[in-house]
Amino acid sequence: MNTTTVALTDVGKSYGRADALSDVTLALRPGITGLLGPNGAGKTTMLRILATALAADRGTVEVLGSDPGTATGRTAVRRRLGYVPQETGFPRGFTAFSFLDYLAILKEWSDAETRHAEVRRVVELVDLTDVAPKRVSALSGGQRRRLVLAQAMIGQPDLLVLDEPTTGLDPAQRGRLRDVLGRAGESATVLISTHQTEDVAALCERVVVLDGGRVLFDGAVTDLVRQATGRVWMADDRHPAAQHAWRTGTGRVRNVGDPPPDAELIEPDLEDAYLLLVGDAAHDAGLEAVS
Ligand SMILES: Nc1ncnc2c1ncn2[C@@H]1O[C@H](COP(=O)(O)OP(=O)(O)OP(=O)(O)O)[C@@H](O)[C@H]1O
Repeated sequence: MNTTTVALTDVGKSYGRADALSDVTLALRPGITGLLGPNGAGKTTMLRILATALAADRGTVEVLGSDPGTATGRTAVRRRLGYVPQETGFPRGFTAFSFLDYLAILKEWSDAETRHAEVRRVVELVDLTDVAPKRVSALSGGQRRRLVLAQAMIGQPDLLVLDEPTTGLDPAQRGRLRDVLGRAGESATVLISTHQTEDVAALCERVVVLDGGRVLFDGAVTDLVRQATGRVWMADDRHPAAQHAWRTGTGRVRNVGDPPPDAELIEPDLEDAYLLLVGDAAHDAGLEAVS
């Protein structure tokens, strides 16, 4: 289980003069890795490179033993890949079932009987059996999102690249999805980009934080959370030294930052740790800019 399945070395990608990714070095293994980062951090760019939808400008990329920089490498990767892009369109007129069946044909499932059985399996996996005969245009936003996830699960791929897969899902469906992904992560390499720190805390052993196209953190979720120990406290009001503060449902204020000596410290969670990591990095960058 400890074999590296995906390796990025000094990977860079620019759009015009702007660097979306700079010197990204990362190795993934089977299991679930969460990818966090602010808007514009480079998460989608990185996922698109891994999913062979975009070529890196610099560095080396190895995915499941193949080089996506070559045509044969891309084909080899695509045969073993499930990908949920950030945004998707749907061809007109398809039902949920026929859309998945069409995708399965593109994924080289030529025998109709086994293909239909596989489509029924992934439909059930994402709890869409009841609406499978409906047109995609008649599905809700969350149901469409699950349909996109279903197509990624066809054939139980060795690599799942998921760009914000839980966006728009209700809590029960998110819970179900966590179960599905948890099972997939027992054998496959799963990389999930999300803004939901609670999904990462619930699902992932490992987390990568990108910011400004660079890796800010790569390690165990518990290690990132530990970095925030002693930096989260409750008070009746927001404290001037807090980087972030918000009034919670209890009426008291959760402060995240550098606490005063008499602060009522509480256990941090992943969201606190993430906010501090990104906030501290922005602060350090500001100091560098003025020095
Ligand atoms: N096709 C493009 N053309 C020009 N610039 C782009 C393009 N795609 C992304 N960028 C820029 O590259 C940077 C990284 O974008 P990317 O979409 O990878 O970030 P992200 O972390 O996925 O953001 P978000 O959380 O908002 O989805 C941003 O500055 C973005 O404006």
